[in-house]
This record gives sequence, structure tokens and C-alpha cells, in this order.
Amino acid sequence: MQDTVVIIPTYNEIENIEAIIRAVLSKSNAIHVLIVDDNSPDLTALKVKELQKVFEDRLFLEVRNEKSGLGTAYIHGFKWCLNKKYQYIFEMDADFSHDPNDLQKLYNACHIEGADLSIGSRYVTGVNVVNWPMNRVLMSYLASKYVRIITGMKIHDTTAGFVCYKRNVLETIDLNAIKFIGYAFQIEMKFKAYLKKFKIKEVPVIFTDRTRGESKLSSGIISEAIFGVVSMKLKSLFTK
Ligand SMILES: Nc1nc2c(ncn2[C@@H]2O[C@H](COP(=O)(O)OP(=O)(O)O[C@H]3O[C@H](CO)[C@@H](O)[C@H](O)[C@@H]3O)[C@@H](O)[C@H]2O)c(=O)[nH]1
Repeated sequence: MQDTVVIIPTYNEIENIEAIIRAVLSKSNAIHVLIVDDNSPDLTALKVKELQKVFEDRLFLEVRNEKSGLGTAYIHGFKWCLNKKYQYIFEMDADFSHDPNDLQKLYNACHIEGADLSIGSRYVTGVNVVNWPMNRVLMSYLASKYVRIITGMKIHDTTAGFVCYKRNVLETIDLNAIKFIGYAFQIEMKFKAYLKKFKIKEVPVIFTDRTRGESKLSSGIISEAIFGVVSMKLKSLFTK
């Protein structure tokens, strides 16, 4: 996995951070990791700084002042990565809901199979989610269906947060124009890539709910997604 960086946004992930960094970096000596932490009160960033002494040239840390949303954390991370030489830029959660063993499959979809953007998808073949409460599975599955209908994207898992971007995708999308700050950011990025006609490939993965730490899902994040998708689609129609 040459020229690859995995961006992991973190807020209060002290229980996962060391294990996820070690797991990702063990997959290939060529992989780098960028943590974008929002000044987590549980001192996640301090643990990352300790690990930087072990993984000198492969582990990077950006700390923002306060919790400002997963979407803006990724935008911050993308800009950081585009200033470096990376060709393959991943999004991944800190909590092992995305299996580090699947990084290679997503990389291959871009590097070998010619996709511009590959998505670790829970919903290509049925529902591949382990240990999520039924209400969360239903909400996520129906949200993906809803987004697919409203936007017209032929993607099964539109809210997926396990993604590999080729560098040119992130160079082409206007990152300063991304509006959503919560999980709806995931939808907006895919929609922008779809409008630009990038080749998107869904790679089936199994998503396993975290066993340590807590989800940051909130009602604000949900309503941003529900209403934001409609306005995003309408805006795209008027700006064609
Ligand atoms: N820096 C930063 N990181 C954040 C923030 N909010 C969440 N994160 C980090 O973003 C990752 C995902 O957040 P979770 O809160 O664990 O997400 P989830 O509920 O498991 O949601 C999953 O499903 C969503 C919907 O399908 C996905 O959109 C999301 O990416 C994730 O895979 C974790 O590493 C978490 O620490 C924030 O405000 N700032």
C-alpha cells in the first residue's frame, strides 16, 4: 500500500487509540496514519504523542481547539494530506467498527481495479452489521435508502465512513465548499464525487459496533442529514 495515509478523527477515543494505530500501521510498512483530534478531554492526543516516539515517521497528529464535528475534522485532514505526497487517502473510525484487515481490499479497488473512490460498504449484500442495536441498524439502512432515492446515487451505503480516495478526487472537489459537519459529510462527499463522475466502487465489508468508548451520534447530526440531503440535491439541480 504505497503512498497511503489513513485519517482517523478522534473525540474521546482513549480506550481505542493505541490499539487502532498499532493495528493499522501493522498492515504495511508503507502506511501512514494521521489522527485529527478535537482536544479530547480524555487526553487521546497525549497518547498519540507518546506513540509518535515509537512510530516516528509514520504517525502524525493534528489537534484542533474543540469538538467541531467529524466532517470538518476530515476536511482538515484532507488538506493536510494534500500538502504531502499521498496518493491514497483513507477515512476510518477509531473504534474498530471498520476492520483494519479490509484496508487492502479498499486499496486494491482503487489501485488495481481502477476505482477513483472505494467505499467499505455494509449494504451491498444484505445488511452486514454486527452488534448494532436494531434501531441503529434500521436507521442507518433506511438513511442509506433515503439518500439513494433523493440523490439518485447508485450507492448502497451512502453514509459509510470507511472510504479510500485517490488523490485527484480530493483535489477536484472544492473542500472549502463542503457544508455538512456531522455524519452527513459522508453523504456530501460521495454526492460531490458522483456529480463529478468519478468511478465509485463499493467493497463489501462487515461493520462491527464498538466495544469500547461511545458513539457521538446526536439528534443534531440526524436532522442535519435528513434535511440537508434534500437541500443538497435541490442546490445541485439549480447549479447545473
Ligand atoms: N475529531 C473529531 N472526531 C469525531 C467527532 N465526532 C466523531 N468523531 C470520530 O469519528 C469516528 C466515528 O464516530 P462514531 O461516533 O464512533 O460513529 P458511529 O456512531 O459509530 O457512526 C458510524 O456510522 C455512521 C453512519 O453510518 C458513519 O457516518 C460514521 O462514519 C461511523 O462509521 C470516531 O473515530 C470518533 O471518535 C468530532 O466532532 N471530532
